[in-house]
Formats: sequence, C-alpha cells, structure tokens
Amino acid sequence: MLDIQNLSKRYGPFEALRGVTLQAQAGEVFGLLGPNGAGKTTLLRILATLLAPSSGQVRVAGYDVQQDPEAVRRNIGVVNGGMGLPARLTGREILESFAGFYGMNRAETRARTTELAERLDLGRALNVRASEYSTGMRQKVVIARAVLHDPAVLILDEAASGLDIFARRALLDWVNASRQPGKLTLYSTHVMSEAEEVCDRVAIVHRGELVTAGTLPEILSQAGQSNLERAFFALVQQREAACAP
Ligand SMILES: Nc1ncnc2c1ncn2[C@@H]1O[C@H](COP(=O)(O)OP(=O)(O)OP(=O)(O)O)[C@@H](O)[C@H]1O
Repeated sequence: MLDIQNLSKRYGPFEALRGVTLQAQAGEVFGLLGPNGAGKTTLLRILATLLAPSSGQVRVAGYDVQQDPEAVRRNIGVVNGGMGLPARLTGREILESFAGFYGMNRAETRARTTELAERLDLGRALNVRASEYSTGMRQKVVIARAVLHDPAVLILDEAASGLDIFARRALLDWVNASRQPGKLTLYSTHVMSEAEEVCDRVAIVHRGELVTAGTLPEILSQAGQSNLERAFFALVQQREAACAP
C-alpha cells in the first residue's frame, strides 16, 4: 500500500530526507515518529503529491507519486494540525463541495455525511458555519472531509495537536477503528503515548534518515527499553552518537 525506495529530498543545499526506504501494508496503522525537524512533514507531503522527491521512488496505493499524482490524490485523505476550512461554509456545505471534487453523487454524499456525523460526533458542526467552530469541531470536520471518499490511505500529520482531550479521544478512537482490510493509516506524531496506543508498526526518522522501523515490541526490544518514549530517546541518542564527529 506504501512503498518508498531510497527517497531523498533537498531544499536547496539542505538534505531534509536521505535514502529513506520504507514499506507499509494495508490493514495497519503505521506511525511516523521523529523529533522536530526530522523530516516527517516533508515525507508526508511527498506521499500526498504536494512536494516532488529529489530522487527515489514512492508508490501510494499502487500509484507512483510522480507518474500518476491524480490517482494518488483520489486514493488518499490528508489531515494536518493546522488545516483551515472555508469560514463562511457550514460543515455540510464543506463536505458537499468536496464530494463534488471526488465525483460522489448526492445520495452517496448524504449517506456518507450521516455516517460520518455519527461516527465523529459532529453534532451541530454540519449546520454551523466554520467561522463559529471550536478547535475540536474544526478538526473533526477536517477529518470528515479527509475521509469522505473512503480513501485507501489516510495521512494524519500531527492531527491531534491543539485538540482538547475529548476531541483527541475522538481522533484516536477513529484511528483505531480505521484499521480495516484494504486501508492504511499513516500517523505522524511526536507524542509517544499516541503512537503506543494506535500504531501497529512505527518508523523513527531523525535528521532526514530512517533510524529504525518495526512493531512496538520489536522497537522496545531493539532499544532494550520498556516503553516507546524511552526507546525513542535511546535510539535517537544512539544515532546522534554515531553521527558525532
Ligand atoms: N521549504 C523549506 N525550505 C527549506 N527547508 C525546509 C523547508 N521545509 C522544511 N525544511 C527543513 O527540513 C527539515 C525537515 O522539516 P519537516 O517539516 O519535514 O520536519 P518534521 O519532522 O515534520 O518536523 P516538525 O515536527 O517540527 O514539524 C527541517 O530542518 C526544516 O527546517
């Protein structure tokens, strides 16, 4: 479902990603972990066809991000922490405008909107303008918009940042429930407890390089630690030490 081969990305002379090779399968929630500036957002923006790789190959849902970007876009949904919504539109209007973009008919859109309103507890958000939303309401509508077309790959980049505990809980429950045959969820965060709760496998990225990838038990055993936060520190510090001049 996700196949990344030897991916590199440069911003001018700066190499934000270096030789990243990584696979993730349908049916799993795959975590992308790394400190600030590690390259997580750069990686996810490449998967979402928003940035071009400098070198390497990336296939999402079976399509190459450079050769077939439109097919990739039809098969993904993207949520990040700071996404805006058109202030003057209600939640229902926002979802309807996206449904048009995905070629969904009215009956499909209505049925899916009702389903999402229930699953995400959208409450008043469907009938209220986005300018009146709380942060949690906004994020729930952003998620509903991202999954409206039932994408094969859902990309969540720091999606829980800024949410209160109720909205965060709704998000994490949604991610847990999204573990279905044929679906891949990519979950980028630097909050280890979130990754521990929802991810089947994780990759740790540091300074643009893949440090390790595996199931949570594999990562803990590799680091010789009892929880993911300790394992993350240990593995990142090992990598720092190895890079030190
Ligand atoms: N447009 C850009 N031009 C130059 N450098 C950039 C650009 N975007 C990102 N970078 C740099 O690339 C590196 C990786 O950034 P990126 O946003 O991918 O990291 P991240 O892991 O998502 O970090 P954070 O958790 O802070 O969002 C950082 O050093 C950042 O400063």
